[in-house]
Parts: sequence; C-alpha cells; structure tokens
Amino acid sequence: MNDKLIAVVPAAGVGSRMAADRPKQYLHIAGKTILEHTIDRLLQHPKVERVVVAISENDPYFPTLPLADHPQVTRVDGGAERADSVFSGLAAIDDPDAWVLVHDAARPCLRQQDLDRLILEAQASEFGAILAAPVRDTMKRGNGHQAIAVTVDRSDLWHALTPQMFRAGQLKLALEKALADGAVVTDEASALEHCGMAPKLVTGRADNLKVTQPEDLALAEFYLQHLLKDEQ
Ligand SMILES: Nc1ccn([C@@H]2O[C@H](COP(=O)(O)OP(=O)(O)OP(=O)(O)O)[C@@H](O)[C@H]2O)c(=O)n1
Ligand SMILES: C[C@](O)(CO)[C@H](O)COP(=O)(O)O
Repeated sequence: MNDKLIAVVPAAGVGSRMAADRPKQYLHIAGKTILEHTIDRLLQHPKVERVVVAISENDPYFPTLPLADHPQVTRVDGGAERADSVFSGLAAIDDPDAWVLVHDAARPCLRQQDLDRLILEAQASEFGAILAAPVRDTMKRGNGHQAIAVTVDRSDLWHALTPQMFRAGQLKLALEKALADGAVVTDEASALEHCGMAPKLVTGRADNLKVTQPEDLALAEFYLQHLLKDEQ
C-alpha cells in the first residue's frame, strides 16, 4: 500500500477579484507571500513528501522566491483554468497509487489538525475526501434580477474547502473524463461527482479561507497570526 503524500498547489491564477498590483498569491501577509505561507503549512506536515506547484508560464514572481530552489518543491506550468493547472500538476506524479492533496495557493491558514483529520478520512474512503465547512447563513438563490427567487435548504449544505485528497490515478481519470465531457470543474471533488463517485466530507475550520477579495487580506493575516502563535 502506497502511503506517500504529494501536495499539488494550483498557483497560476491572476487574482482578478482581488484587483491588486500582482496575483494575490504574491501579496505579503505576516512577513512573506501567501504562496510561501501555504506551502510552509503543507511541508510542515510529516506525511507530505513534496509539493508540485502550478505556476503561470511567464510568472515573474515565483523565481524570486526561495521556494524556487526548495528541494521538496517542483514547479510545473499552470493552465487556463484551475482544473487545467491541477491536471498539469498531476502529470508530474507517476505513481497512480500516490495520495494527492490538492490545495489552493490562496488558502494560507490551513491548520495541521484539519490536515491530520483529512488524511485519516481520505485514506479510509473509497472516493477520497475534502475539507468542508457547514454553511452558517441562510442561503438565497437569486432570480437573476438582484431579487430573491428562493431560500435554499441549508441542511447538509457545505462550503467546499481545500485540501481535497484522492489517489493520483483516480483523480487523473476523473478529471480527464469531466474535462472531456465539458463538465464545470471548480474543485477536484466535482470531477469525481461527475463520474458518479461521492468523496467524503470532513468538517474543516471556517478560518481556512480562500483569499479572494480585498477585504479577505486583513482577515487572512489575522487568522494566520493566530495560527502561528498557536503553533509556537
Ligand atoms: N488558471 C488558474 C486559475 C486559478 N488557479 C489557482 O486556483 C486557486 C483558486 O482559484 P481563485 O481563488 O479563483 O484564484 P484566481 O483565479 O487567481 O482568482 P480570480 O478568479 O479572482 O481571478 C488559486 O490559488 C489560483 O492561483 C490556478 O492555479 N490556475
Ligand atoms: C477549490 C475551491 O477553493 C473550493 O471551494 C473553489 O472551487 C475554487 O474556486 P475559484 O473560483 O477557482 O476560486
């Protein structure tokens, strides 16, 4: 049984919603870039052997980081969409039985306890597992004209987070099929769902936020400072 764990970090986005002077993964919080914090969290875990990071082909920022020379970090070229970047990362993993943790570069506040529980649950699941946070607010679906169409039943409704963890071969095949079928693949689990599989939901902390909009930056720094203090 193969238990080595490889992280794939999609980090080739432009961060349009952040509207910063650079892609958001290169914005600084708590003394270094979001990308460096994210990869630190992953490599801190004793079971994570290496990180494959998908970087935009003409990204001028990554080569300036110490990460570029880190022995456990492999750079691959990202793709047009997040799923393409993940697929490119998977191409760097030969062993179909290797466990893959796909984790957004934009989520720097991942806690080790969440990672521990995800690893345990994924390895006990036929279809892998994802970190997810139960929805807290009442959820509305709009009618397309900035008005409410319906209130969505929020029982058993979750925010999908990352990491999402699967066997490399299983994820590669599911992604190939979903992308070939033109399915909307905004996270890895949706590719497996497209193929009729049901990855497990593992409750994760809500402070494992994805830095997406300008107001997220200060919040991510606040959460990260607490995380670093708790881990001292
Ligand atoms: N072609 C892409 C698009 C996104 N990502 C990565 O996927 C993660 C989640 O995507 P998102 O938060 O949407 O990042 P962006 O696409 O950069 O943001 P936006 O949609 O606002 O442009 C990010 O770490 C981003 O770098 C990627 O590797 N390749
Ligand atoms: C993978 C993800 O973070 C799970 O919520 C989310 O789907 C990424 O979406 P984005 O639009 O690429 O940020």
